[in-house]
Amino acid sequence: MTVPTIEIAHKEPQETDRVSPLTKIEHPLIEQHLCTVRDQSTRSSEFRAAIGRLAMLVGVYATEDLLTRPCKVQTPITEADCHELAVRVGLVPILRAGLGMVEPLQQLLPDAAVWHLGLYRNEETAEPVGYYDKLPQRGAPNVALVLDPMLATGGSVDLVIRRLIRWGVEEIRILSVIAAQVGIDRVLRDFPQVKIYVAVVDPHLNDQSFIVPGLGDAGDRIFDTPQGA
Ligand SMILES: O=P(O)(O)OC[C@H]1O[C@H](OP(=O)(O)OP(=O)(O)O)[C@H](O)[C@@H]1O
Ligand SMILES: O=c1cc[nH]c(=O)[nH]1
Ligand SMILES: [Mg+2]
Repeated sequence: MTVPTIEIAHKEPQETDRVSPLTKIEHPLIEQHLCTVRDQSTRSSEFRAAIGRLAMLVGVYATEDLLTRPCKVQTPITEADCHELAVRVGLVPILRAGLGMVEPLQQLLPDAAVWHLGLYRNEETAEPVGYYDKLPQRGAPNVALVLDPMLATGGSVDLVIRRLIRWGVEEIRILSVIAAQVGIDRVLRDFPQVKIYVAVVDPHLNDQSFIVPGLGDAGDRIFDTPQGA
């Protein structure tokens, strides 16, 4: 009997990829972990772990078409034809909540440098305020994976994209857990070349610019600080 083979193909970059800059990942594990992070009774340690699992699932899809090149690897038996990454990937967590996505992405990309950018939203205006930026003059990665579980108005990500373009990053990918449609529209209107990968798109924002239904304040729930800390 011949056993059927299901091939999970490595996806080469396609011109048509540009047509759809938003990837919303459909996966039963994503659905399961979203229940955990949305639930207000989930305690901080479980919340953090679930954000990590969601980040890893989003990360797998956000890296599926990274450029590779052929290489030879000597196994204990013989030489094997392999492929290695042909691009330098940098992780760019937006402080604080983005820190909750770093470790799972490092599991996938152990050689990626981590470049921190610190922003918080002004509580009255919801405008982002920068407070940490130590990017050097040179040495921008080819591909930056911007990590932030929440994309609400899109203001924070907008600011980060501008900074990364100024730094010289060639390709920018945004990885989020929950994104509001209005924020996605804003980012893709301002930067149509950017790709966004999310676990779920929520319909709207409330009058404090929080995502509805969302999960509350991701940073506070990851770090177990009082809401609004
Ligand atoms: O799309 P936006 O409207 O800009 O909102 C999203 C931003 O808001 C949150 O950060 P917050 O200001 O709560 O800071 P924190 O991560 O330190 O909690 C979130 O982690 C994003 O960075
Ligand atoms: O809903 C939201 C919006 C911004 N930041 C969060 O952490 N949650
Ligand atoms: Mg916060």
